[in-house]
Amino acid sequence: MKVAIIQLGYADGSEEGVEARAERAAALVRRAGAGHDLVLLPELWSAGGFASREWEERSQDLSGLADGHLPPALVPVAEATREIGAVVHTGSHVERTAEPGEEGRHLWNTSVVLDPQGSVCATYRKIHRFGFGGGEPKLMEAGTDLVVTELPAPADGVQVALSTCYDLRFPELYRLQLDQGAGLFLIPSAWPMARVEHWRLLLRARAVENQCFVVAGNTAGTHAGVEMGGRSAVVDPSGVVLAEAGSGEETLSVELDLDEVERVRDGFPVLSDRRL
Ligand SMILES: NC(=O)CCC(=O)C(=O)O
Repeated sequence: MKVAIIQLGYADGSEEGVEARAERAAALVRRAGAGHDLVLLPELWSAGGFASREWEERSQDLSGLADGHLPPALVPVAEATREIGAVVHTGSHVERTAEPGEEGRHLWNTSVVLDPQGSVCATYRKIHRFGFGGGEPKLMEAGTDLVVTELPAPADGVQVALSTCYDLRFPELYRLQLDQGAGLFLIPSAWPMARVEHWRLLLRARAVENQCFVVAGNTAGTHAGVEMGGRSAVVDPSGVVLAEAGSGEETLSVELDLDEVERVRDGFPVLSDRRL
């Protein structure tokens, strides 16, 4: 499976609205995603990773997805997806719902994956909210559902598990995904430079402990005064970093040998020694 990660950058003070940013993301999907089976965009690029004051205004109504009604952040990306014929994880967006969730809020951090026809084939609401009482926990609901699924061709052949950024710090989530058959963790993020070494360490840890591929796309730039860390990466099931980005806007292209998951698990069967 050939995978592209688009480490999209955006800056504070830019006048770029949701639609203009979506056009720019779509152009990158066309340019960097062509010839790939799976393309990954980062967390919350349409709303701004740490720009929580703008989340409400930049939120997207995803209620029509199943009927093919895409919100403004997704329309240009879906067109690009159809043109390149890949599966595109569009990253995550601030989803706005008419009905509040359990905590009375109407916003969620929701990932949307498109099939090569530009239709939605998977969604995931971020389970662990980042902000320690501010930011996400203050403004958003927490997702509750694990998502492990085989994506459509040409990104098929492995069970793919969805998670988002801060989720990476919670190994029990990945164990549950492993137990549902995951062989590849797909992780859009907006992870700051200040903790980028945690990011690099945890990506490899999640790969090694679960003997899974990790495909993780971060953002670049500075959002609401927070410098983003970049360092998007692809890690194989032995923990070898197959590709890693720098800190600026950049794209990665990596060919994955999916049989490596079984080879590593058969050759070093540590998972069968778990004691539950
Ligand atoms: N967007 C996020 O979830 C940020 C997570 C983060 O900064 C951290 O875990 O550190």
